[in-house]
Amino acid sequence: MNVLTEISSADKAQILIEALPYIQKFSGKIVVVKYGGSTISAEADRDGIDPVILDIIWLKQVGLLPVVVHGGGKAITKLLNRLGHQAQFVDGLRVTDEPTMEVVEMVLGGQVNKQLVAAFGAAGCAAVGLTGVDGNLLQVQKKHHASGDLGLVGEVTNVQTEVLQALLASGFIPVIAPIGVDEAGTRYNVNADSAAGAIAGALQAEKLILLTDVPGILKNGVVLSEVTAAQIDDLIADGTVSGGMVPKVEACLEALRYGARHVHILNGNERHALLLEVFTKNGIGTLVQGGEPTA
Ligand SMILES: Nc1ncnc2c1ncn2[C@@H]1O[C@H](COP(=O)(O)OP(=O)(O)O)[C@@H](O)[C@H]1O
Ligand SMILES: CC(=O)N[C@@H](CCC(=O)OP(=O)(O)O)C(=O)O
Repeated sequence: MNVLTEISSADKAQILIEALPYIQKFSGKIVVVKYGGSTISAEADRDGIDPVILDIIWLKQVGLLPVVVHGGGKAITKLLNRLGHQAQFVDGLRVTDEPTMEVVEMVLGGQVNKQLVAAFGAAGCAAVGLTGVDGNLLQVQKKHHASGDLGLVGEVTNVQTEVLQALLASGFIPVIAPIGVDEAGTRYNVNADSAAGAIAGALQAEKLILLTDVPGILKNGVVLSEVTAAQIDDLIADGTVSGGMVPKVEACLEALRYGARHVHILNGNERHALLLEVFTKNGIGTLVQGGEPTA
């Protein structure tokens, strides 16, 4: 199947005209895309092809090296509820006891990961699904949190990128479920934004793009097109940034600290958001900067 037939002619022409300089600029560069549970298309496992997946394939076809890290928080909560369990979150992180971890591993490593890999395959693009346990990719330790015990929630201590380099060198798109492993072999639930940030840093990615269900970091209903680390501290302190946005902005800063070059938060539900970010002059969404904003 030709991916470009899925994009309307008008959109395609517009995208191509603007994209040409950026295609050259980013050729061979790694772009880590975090695809969240609130934006993963409900259509993906039915007939229609998920438009975000088409955009990711577009990136690959013009020479970039996409790496996908996915969430699936909503799907985890749905299955937990069906099993009669309540989901509990502290500062955007799921409190993960052992039965919850079983569900997390089934949903992220199984259902969601395979749904996405199958969708890439259906669009004619070879993707390989893995969790952070495979190839010792995401090494973690138990996360200690000021507000209490979160159970089997892991924080990434090291990323072993060999398996990703091998997949990229062989032309595959890696699709990663955020499950980590500690030295003793215990598996942990890792927030998908944190996993994506750590992976983007370790790969020295050209871009980390966090897709979510809002058009960027909002303040009084307006998207901030650019924020710095210092501004983020203030936004968290005054409650502007809360809930799931907290691990997201922390992941952005971590990615920048460890070597990712550019970090963006944008709305995955917006049509061709990824292409608009990568291939237009001003991009879209919020650009997160490690230092002070540029003029
Ligand atoms: N300042 C903010 N700007 C935008 N979204 C925010 C902000 N503070 C909190 N949020 C919340 O963060 C959510 C995104 O985080 P989350 O639900 O974890 O997304 P995802 O599932 O895509 O990772 C938004 O839908 C919004 O409710
Ligand atoms: C520790 C923790 O909170 N892990 C997340 C992992 C999935 C995730 O992050 O999914 P989204 O990106 O769709 O929110 C969870 O259990 O929901």
